Amino acid sequence: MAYASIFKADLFSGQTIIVTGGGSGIGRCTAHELAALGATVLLVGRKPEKLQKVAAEISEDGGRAHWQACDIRDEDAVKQLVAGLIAEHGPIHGLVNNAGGQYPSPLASINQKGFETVLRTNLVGGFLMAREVFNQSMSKHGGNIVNMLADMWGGMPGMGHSGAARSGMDNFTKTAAFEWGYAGVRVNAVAPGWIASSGMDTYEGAFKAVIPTLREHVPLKRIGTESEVSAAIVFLLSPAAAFISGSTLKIDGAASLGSRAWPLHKASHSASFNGFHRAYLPDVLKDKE
Ligand SMILES: CCCCCCC/C=C/C(=O)SCCNC(=O)CCNC(=O)[C@H](O)C(C)(C)COP(=O)(O)OP(=O)(O)OC[C@H]1O[C@@H](n2cnc3c(N)ncnc32)[C@H](O)[C@@H]1OP(=O)(O)O
Ligand SMILES: NC(=O)C1=CN([C@@H]2O[C@H](COP(=O)(O)OP(=O)(O)OC[C@H]3O[C@@H](n4cnc5c(N)ncnc54)[C@H](OP(=O)(O)O)[C@@H]3O)[C@@H](O)[C@H]2O)C=CC1
Repeated sequence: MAYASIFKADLFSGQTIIVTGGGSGIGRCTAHELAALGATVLLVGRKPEKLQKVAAEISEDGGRAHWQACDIRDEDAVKQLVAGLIAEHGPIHGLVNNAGGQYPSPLASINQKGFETVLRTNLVGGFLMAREVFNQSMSKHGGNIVNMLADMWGGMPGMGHSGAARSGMDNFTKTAAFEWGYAGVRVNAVAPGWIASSGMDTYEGAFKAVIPTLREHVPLKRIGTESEVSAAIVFLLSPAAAFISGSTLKIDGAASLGSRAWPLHKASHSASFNGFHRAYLPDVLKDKE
């Protein structure tokens, strides 16, 4: 009997998948990938002109895409959005909870409104989208949710508000996977590291200026691409990940493996193996040898 692979060109045929933040960057790229694999994609964001453009691109490529503007921080608007999308397109099979962002700022300079804005964008908004999609559709039909986090586990200067929100979303991912598994709903997350997305351009050159330095602190020696994040999202939504739920997949070229280890990493490239431990172990240990 011929082996039937789960990877097929029409992997998401018959599925309707919401992509928040689908008008730009990683969201746009993910929407293109899902549409190319047969999904009907529903793009959500605040700015209609961005969403309209991406929907048109997908249609030109022969895919199916629709859009609806919504600020995901507005509870009533999110309820109406999800109800309207279901009324028009039927059950929702997937949610890519990708919308988000922040403004880099040291903690001491962030005011309450600014902190809450970033928490509401990256944590509350994701919760509202997931809850509504679950309550209105996935609790009855099953489905898949992928949340967007960011690789800030070790703390990230200038990103205190965003890091707090992403850590919250990490815990939300696990709890939702726990609570909603009975209904056949998988909930996972992706945590990208440094990605050259169009969203990074909003930092007015600040990101581009530090790319050479950042690259040095990524074991793979480069920053990532939008499509490398999209590929991970598509995997988590796909049947290939059918028994994966409550997981966070890092897409960071191993950058999160620990800043404390960097001096050792450098040494392992520059010193001979024999000299390596002598040069870097504390003197007290050397004396015992
Ligand atoms: C260079 C290092 C980068 C490290 C990145 C680490 C990995 C993460 C990467 C990414 O996420 S890539 C890019 C993602 N996209 C964005 O970040 C988009 C750009 N950001 C925004 O649009 C906003 O920051 C937002 C939070 C997503 C939403 O802003 P919104 O339009 O709702 O808020 P505002 O009305 O503009 O502001 C409300 C409130 O927030 C404070 N505030 C906002 N911007 C600033 C700022 N630049 N500096 C200081 N404070 C800011 C402030 O309290 C605002 O209130 P008012 O002062 O306007 O009353
Ligand atoms: N690039 C990177 O290195 C990394 C990115 N991330 C995260 O990945 C996600 C995508 O980022 P990226 O593609 O890089 O950047 P973008 O800025 O291009 O994408 C963010 C999207 O979120 C939408 N959005 C923001 N706030 C709201 C809101 N309140 N309601 C609805 N939509 C909203 C924006 O649409 P609109 O303007 O229409 O509101 C925009 O399309 C973000 O959550 C980002 O923080 C995480 C780690 C690393």
